[in-house]
Amino acid sequence: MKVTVVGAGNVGATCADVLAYREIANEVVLVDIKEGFAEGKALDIWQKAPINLYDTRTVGVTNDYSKTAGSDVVVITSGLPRKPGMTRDDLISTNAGIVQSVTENIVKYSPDAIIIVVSNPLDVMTYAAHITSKLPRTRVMGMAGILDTARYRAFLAEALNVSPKDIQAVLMGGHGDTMVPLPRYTTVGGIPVTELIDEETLNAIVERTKNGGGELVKLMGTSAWYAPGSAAAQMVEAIVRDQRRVFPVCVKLEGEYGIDGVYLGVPVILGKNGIEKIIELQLNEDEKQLLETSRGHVKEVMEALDNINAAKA
Ligand SMILES: NC(=O)c1ccc[n+]([C@@H]2O[C@H](COP(=O)([O-])OP(=O)(O)OC[C@H]3O[C@@H](n4cnc5c(N)ncnc54)[C@H](O)[C@@H]3O)[C@@H](O)[C@H]2O)c1
Ligand SMILES: O=C(O)C[C@H](O)C(=O)O
Repeated sequence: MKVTVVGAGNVGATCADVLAYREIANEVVLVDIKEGFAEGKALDIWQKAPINLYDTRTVGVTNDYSKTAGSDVVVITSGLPRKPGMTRDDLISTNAGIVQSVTENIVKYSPDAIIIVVSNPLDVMTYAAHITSKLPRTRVMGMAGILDTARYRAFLAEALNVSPKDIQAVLMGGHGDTMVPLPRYTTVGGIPVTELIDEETLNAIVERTKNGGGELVKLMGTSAWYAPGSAAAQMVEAIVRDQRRVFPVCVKLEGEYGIDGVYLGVPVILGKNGIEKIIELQLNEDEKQLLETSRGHVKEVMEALDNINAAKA
């Protein structure tokens, strides 16, 4: 299996590293626009192979998409990260240009690839990659839900003093302040979380999760990469190993949850064909309302992208 990761910065290099040391692919191609940057990161990861004992070949290139030809999966992480004081949506005009040009190059050399978008604003960059690629919606998706759910699970594990391995959760909606954590579907070793934690603490954890990306931007001056890079690699693994894992993934909705034409995180089954199935949960009225707010926000940012593209045309 061959996997390309575009953008050899913090998230891209972390993703490539996880793909290599966990031997998720035979070959990982790292692409960046900065001369020598991807080559250096790929070489460093390859030189770690004798220490960490893996044989995945890592190759770096500067903008040479011919080396990505025949990739089974492509992860797009190229683009600016936000700085303190910015929202993810502030990145739209720069990152849309980058994601759209990268996608054109990707489909030219790997027309059968499955594309996983990571660049922000996530839901709208997934839209940008999808319309540029002209691939079926099952093959162009965004990574955010695994990350947001992981933050929620990590905070819960800390509060309950249990292993994060035993916390199962699902979260829906856009990747932003309007994301929709679903405590009703959260369990700890099979026990509903609501039986183990008081409402006030749970609500505080939900709020912290919503602001999880911003918390790290404030601490580090740029956005997170270890958890995001690993989350993208986990999606690649589910696809290349046809694991049929159940994850929250951003995809274009076409009638599911009563929503049409908007890109939102929903639980899906992820396997060799990409999104094998979208799972439709029976949401209660409060959850439906939260999802509707999230839909409205993502739709507005999608329209902003349409306006940017129309102005360029
Ligand atoms: N979806 C998520 O949950 C999530 C999580 C973390 C970060 N992100 C987003 O991922 C993106 C990358 O974050 P980062 O921390 O890795 O940033 P970074 O600045 O460390 O890396 C980005 C890389 O993209 C490269 N790049 C820019 N234009 C390019 C092009 N046209 N072709 C190839 N490479 C190009 C840059 O040279 C840089 O090396 C940001 O948009 C960030 O907001 C999303
Ligand atoms: O917060 C960001 O800007 C990056 C990413 O979306 C995250 O949630 O870590």
